Amino acid sequence: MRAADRVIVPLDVADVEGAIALINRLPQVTFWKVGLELFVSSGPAILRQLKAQDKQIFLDLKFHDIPQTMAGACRAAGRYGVDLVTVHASAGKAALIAAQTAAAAGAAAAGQQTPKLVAVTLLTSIEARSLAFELKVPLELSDYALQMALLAQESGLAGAVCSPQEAAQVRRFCGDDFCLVCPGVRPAGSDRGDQRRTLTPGQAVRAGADYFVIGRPITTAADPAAAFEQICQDIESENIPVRER
Ligand SMILES: O=c1ccn([C@@H]2O[C@H](COP(=O)(O)O)[C@@H](O)[C@H]2O)c(=O)[nH]1
Repeated sequence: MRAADRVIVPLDVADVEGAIALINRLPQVTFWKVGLELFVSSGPAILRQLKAQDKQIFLDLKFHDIPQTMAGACRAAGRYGVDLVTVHASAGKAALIAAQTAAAAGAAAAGQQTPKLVAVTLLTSIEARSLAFELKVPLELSDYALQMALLAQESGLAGAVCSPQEAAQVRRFCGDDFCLVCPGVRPAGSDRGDQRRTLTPGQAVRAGADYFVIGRPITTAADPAAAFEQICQDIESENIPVRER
């Protein structure tokens, strides 16, 4: 897979017009992420636009609910023909299994390919102190993220969303067939914003990430196309092939 096909750029904008402007500005991006802000403001219209342009779509709505509700949401997501869908691993095994089954059923009913469900292990904006003292989780952060990834795998999901800082450990335990999607990737010297557990693109490749979700370092750059190209070169220069999943 080319590096350019592994960099997922979020459409973190307020409306469809803003999204289309960004897509047109970066024609070299093949994989776009539609998240909460855009989907809640504008609904699924942008998914049709992206499909019409043959783009890959990551629908990142991070479902977290009881099994019946997760199933309903994932059945509906499956009908859109998107490529990746997020759920929270902490919804638990029954909810993850229901989500996976329903996504496949929704996709099949609509004649679409089944999306890969990937489970968020622990948001990349959370640091060890918050996990311990706010969320009261009595595990080391890396162990908690690993346990959530293993839960996703046991539940039959295709992969996990994790910080690149935990990617190597998750890869070691979950194996090569498990898809790792890593936000919290920051080129050297770029502002980390609200991200807390970050690595550079080169470090993330070496840690075993399959996909890199990189937003603001590209979208707010003076020259977004050049920023995207530089990130692709950083990934490519590691010379670590990734298999198609
Ligand atoms: O743990 C997570 C899960 C999802 N995200 C999403 O990724 C992008 C990151 O954007 P940046 O501008 O590169 O920080 C954003 O859309 C998040 O919703 C995440 O950051 N961490």
